[in-house]
Amino acid sequence: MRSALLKSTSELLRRSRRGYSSSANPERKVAILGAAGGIGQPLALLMKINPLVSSLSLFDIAGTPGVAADVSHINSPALVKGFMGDDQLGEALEGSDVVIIPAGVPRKPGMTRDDLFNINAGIVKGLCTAIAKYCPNALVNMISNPVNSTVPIAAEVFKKAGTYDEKKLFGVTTLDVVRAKTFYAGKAGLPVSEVNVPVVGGHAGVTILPLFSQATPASNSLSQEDIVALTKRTQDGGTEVVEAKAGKGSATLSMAYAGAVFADACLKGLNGVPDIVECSYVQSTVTELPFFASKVRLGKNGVEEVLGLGELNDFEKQGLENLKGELKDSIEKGIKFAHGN
Ligand SMILES: NC(=O)C1=CN([C@@H]2O[C@H](COP(=O)(O)OP(=O)(O)OC[C@H]3O[C@@H](n4cnc5c(N)ncnc54)[C@H](O)[C@@H]3O)[C@@H](O)[C@H]2O)C=CC1
Ligand SMILES: O=C([O-])CC(=O)C(=O)O
Repeated sequence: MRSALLKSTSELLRRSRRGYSSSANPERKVAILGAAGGIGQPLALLMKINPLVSSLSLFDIAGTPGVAADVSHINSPALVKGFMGDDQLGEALEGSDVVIIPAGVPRKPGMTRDDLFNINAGIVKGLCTAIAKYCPNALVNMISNPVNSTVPIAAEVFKKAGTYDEKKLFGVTTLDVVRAKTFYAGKAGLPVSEVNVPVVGGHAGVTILPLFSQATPASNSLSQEDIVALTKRTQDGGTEVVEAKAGKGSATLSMAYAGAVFADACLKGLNGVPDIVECSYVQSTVTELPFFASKVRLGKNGVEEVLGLGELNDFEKQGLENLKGELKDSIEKGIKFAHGN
């Protein structure tokens, strides 16, 4: 009796999870480019167990057959296929609804994300050229760093191909939100599952601006000193992991989690689930900068609405002014690269 009750309760809970309950969810293909890497592998696992995914396409320049065979044995509906090398990229992409890009090199201690530009800019440009050809209507979730520049590169590639739709291009900044939530919940003594913190700006150092004045639930136990420390830790979260890994790369597991959260939100938006809001780095008029991360409402066509910044306190207003110069330079660097190469 007890076990029957537990079984039906967990089934009810499972079915009531927002956005997963309908049996009428459409078929959705998700492609991961860079799927055999440190982020790609755990992200492939998480997308395989996402009930909204019916087809999972794993692409890399090496190692995908093994990852695809491994992930394909998991007990969930998504059909998994592995693709390797440039001549299989088209097939990997065709029919994709969401393309997630964690392809490229990660940082080592002492490097900035911008130090990855020279290698990753070319990788992203090549992959986006193929996306424009094979799945121009897909939502693109850009993880490859430096995100502040790789998203403008992608936009320019799509513009040149005549396929650019600003509603469909996203820089994945979810890991900044994930970190801000964890650090805030820990310091304020709140359950992290109930916490939310918007993070705006970009995805590198001072361009990452957590808005703790808008954190929910509000906490009155934190001093200004605490907020300054939480802000700095969120901005340096990537470096904290790079240093702890001591030469073996950057965040992979927490990034895979964050990437899966964001892709899930994109899929729910595509499927018409209302009020799906996540922070993301998108084409924007929220500030004078052409790309900016802020809360975004996701819908059937991708971005439904880029939400404003809300009210900032003086510390956050100063943070916003401080980030604009670096973010502007990173955007311009990406655009210049796309035009010149
Ligand atoms: N947006 C964010 O918050 C974060 C971004 N990142 C970035 O994600 C990227 C990947 O990081 P990791 O997975 O740790 O690196 P990794 O080196 O472990 O994996 C990268 C994978 O990309 C593949 N790759 C290289 N060129 C490719 C191409 N042309 N097409 C397809 N695949 C290709 C490699 O073969 C490798 O399997 C880095 O640029 C890193 O900085 C990392 C953490 C957080
Ligand atoms: O710090 C890095 O190089 C990787 C990254 O973007 C992050 O962990 O936020």
